[in-house]
Amino acid sequence: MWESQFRLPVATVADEVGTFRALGNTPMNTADLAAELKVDERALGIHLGALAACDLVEKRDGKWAATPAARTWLHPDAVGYWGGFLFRFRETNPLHAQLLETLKTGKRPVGNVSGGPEWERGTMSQEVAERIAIFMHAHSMAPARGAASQQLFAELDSLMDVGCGSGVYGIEIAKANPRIKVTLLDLKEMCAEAHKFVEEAGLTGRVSTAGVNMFEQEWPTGHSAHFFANVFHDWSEETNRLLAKKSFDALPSGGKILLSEVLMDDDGAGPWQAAAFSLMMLVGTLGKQYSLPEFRAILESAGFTNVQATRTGGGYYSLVSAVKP
Ligand SMILES: C[S@@+](CC[C@H](N)C(=O)[O-])C[C@H]1O[C@@H](n2cnc3c(N)ncnc32)[C@H](O)[C@@H]1O
Repeated sequence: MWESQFRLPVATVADEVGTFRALGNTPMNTADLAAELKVDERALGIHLGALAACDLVEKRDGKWAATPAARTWLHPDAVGYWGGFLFRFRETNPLHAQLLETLKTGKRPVGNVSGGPEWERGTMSQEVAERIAIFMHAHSMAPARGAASQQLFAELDSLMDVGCGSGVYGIEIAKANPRIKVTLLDLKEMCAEAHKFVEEAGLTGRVSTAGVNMFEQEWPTGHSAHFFANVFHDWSEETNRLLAKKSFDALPSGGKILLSEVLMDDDGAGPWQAAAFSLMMLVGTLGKQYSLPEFRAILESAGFTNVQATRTGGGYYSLVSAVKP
């Protein structure tokens, strides 16, 4: 429901920058299309993934092409061109300007009222932490329950939930697996919020918090697995390689890294639930939704092996797992 907000503006932006004309004339890879349209390649890849999910473009052999519907109704030279109608929504839908800016600059909009998430500064006020915790708790309850029911958690004795937010994942995993001990790691202000949720769940005996800046401080050790939900999607590939390395160094041999994320298809051409989420990440964070091959490259660069993904239920999430040899 919330992702539907992106459906029209991703198309009006493509109409404005000329995506349908270019891809109606010649199939092209992302880099060539970015050069032709004079837009940012990474952002264009994210926009194209959403357009593909809307059946306006398709990807074959690494090249994007306009679908028959887009060639008939969205190519500016077509008799049935709809640009005259769509034009109006460039002005009436505020996400049009934001998505256009992401495409041109590759960065989130400067005038974006929310700016970047406060956590990028490594500190936040208690009020902001409370707001983010409530926001994330609502968002993550269903996928947390989906993840918690996965068999692999029954075999773990300890887990660290890194970038835990309200702690919803760690708490649901602890509830579903009575043997497991969980450490919730986040910035200290967020840990104070997570602690309230732990108390409410009656789990203070098995779930503890660790106020740690995951980029700047040493990580607690002694856990058999590290779990990250909706954390890698906040950051660039480069930053994620650093995070994966930090995790690798703090895990014992045989330890697991687990990522709960909504995955893009391997070719980046949808599905809608991941592609629209990726537009939200593009507008609001430094990240995007990744595919399994992209996660494999990130995790293997840190030394992890046996990278796999399983759909978990509770929404559109998958659990990506890998092992430290
Ligand atoms: C998108 S939220 C995910 C929360 C939770 N895992 C979930 O899925 O509901 C990202 C979390 O990463 C945390 N975070 C960001 N930067 C951090 C840092 N430098 N150290 C520790 N945690 C950080 C944020 O405070 C926030 O709680």
